[in-house]
Amino acid sequence: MAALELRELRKTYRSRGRPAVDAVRGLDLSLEPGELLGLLGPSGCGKSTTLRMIAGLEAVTGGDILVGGASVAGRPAQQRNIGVAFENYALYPPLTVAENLAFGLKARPRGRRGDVSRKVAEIAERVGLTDVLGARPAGLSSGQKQRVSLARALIREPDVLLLDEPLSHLDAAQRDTTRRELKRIQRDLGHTTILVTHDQEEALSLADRIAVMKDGVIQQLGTPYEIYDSPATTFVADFVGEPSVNLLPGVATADGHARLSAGVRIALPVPVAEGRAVVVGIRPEDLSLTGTAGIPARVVAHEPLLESGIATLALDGVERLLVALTGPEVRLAHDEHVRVAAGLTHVFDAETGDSLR
Ligand SMILES: Nc1ncnc2c1ncn2[C@@H]1O[C@H](COP(=O)(O)OP(=O)(O)OP(=O)(O)O)[C@@H](O)[C@H]1O
Repeated sequence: MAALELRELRKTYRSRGRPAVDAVRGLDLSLEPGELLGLLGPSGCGKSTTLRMIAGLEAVTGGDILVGGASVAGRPAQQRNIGVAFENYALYPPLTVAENLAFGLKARPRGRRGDVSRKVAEIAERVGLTDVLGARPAGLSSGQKQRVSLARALIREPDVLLLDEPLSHLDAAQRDTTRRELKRIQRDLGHTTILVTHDQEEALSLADRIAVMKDGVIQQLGTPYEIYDSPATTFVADFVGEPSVNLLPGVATADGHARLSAGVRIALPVPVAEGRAVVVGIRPEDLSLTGTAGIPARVVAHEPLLESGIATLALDGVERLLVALTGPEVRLAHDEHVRVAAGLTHVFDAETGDSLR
């Protein structure tokens, strides 16, 4: 049985004098026990609203939420046994770390709290907070505050754990360590988890599966590899990947190519009807600068970086510039003429943005 299921979940915000906002428009999702699902999308796509509905902090407009097969959509938050670690930590400043953790248990009925101090000590040990149990939030680093927020959600032994942008306030170094710790803790404890994030790297590195959201609907649901290697839409292709995918409009030809301009053609990965308007997607790492074969291009800019370089190229008669990754040893001069070849390519319908695979 699914640990968490969303069925046709919907939310419309209505406020007087303003047009209604359809924030979530019919979400279907099913999480296996212990799975970590990343809910990924740009600001305003409905991620937080979805999380708040699951937690019981926002009423649903339609559809249902099932935890372990039982509907919880009509139950108040404190009767759902769902742990939430918020982006802004939501810690109580006057309370110590230990008291903040114990507070997480207060949401449970008195008889089910168990031995509070033992549980606080156990969870503090688990997430590495033992040394700061007597400290107050103001004296903690961002990484420690984040762990208190996580521990407070975990101490209730929730059926489902919700993580709201857990790494967004951490600096780069803390983010890496916290990300690894988060993965270890989630694996060890085996909580069914939804991680809400706008950060593709966070989702790709932590999640078993990712749901990419846009305008209140899921555009694609799949493993990080599926999302990255076979994007279902131009939006998903563009949102996931750094530097971004090259998306080049063209027209399919009779011999299996897309014509980007009078002189530039790119082979398509699947047959497409002649004359159909398409968008060819090529990730920067799937382009290589070749010696003599390939499409002629002119170097507009080249940034040599430590691990790889980024070349911006102009193709003859093609409006959009092309971005390609180069080897770390490559040096290119402005206006230099090179040839570029595409390895893996994707093709989408120009009108709908849907993949034609
Ligand atoms: N209380 C509210 N009243 C009216 N509209 C709202 C309310 N909360 C959110 N919205 C709108 O609903 C849509 C989805 O918002 P939501 O916060 O869920 O998106 P999000 O993907 O979490 O974005 P962010 O990452 O910026 O929080 C947005 O258009 C937002 O303006």
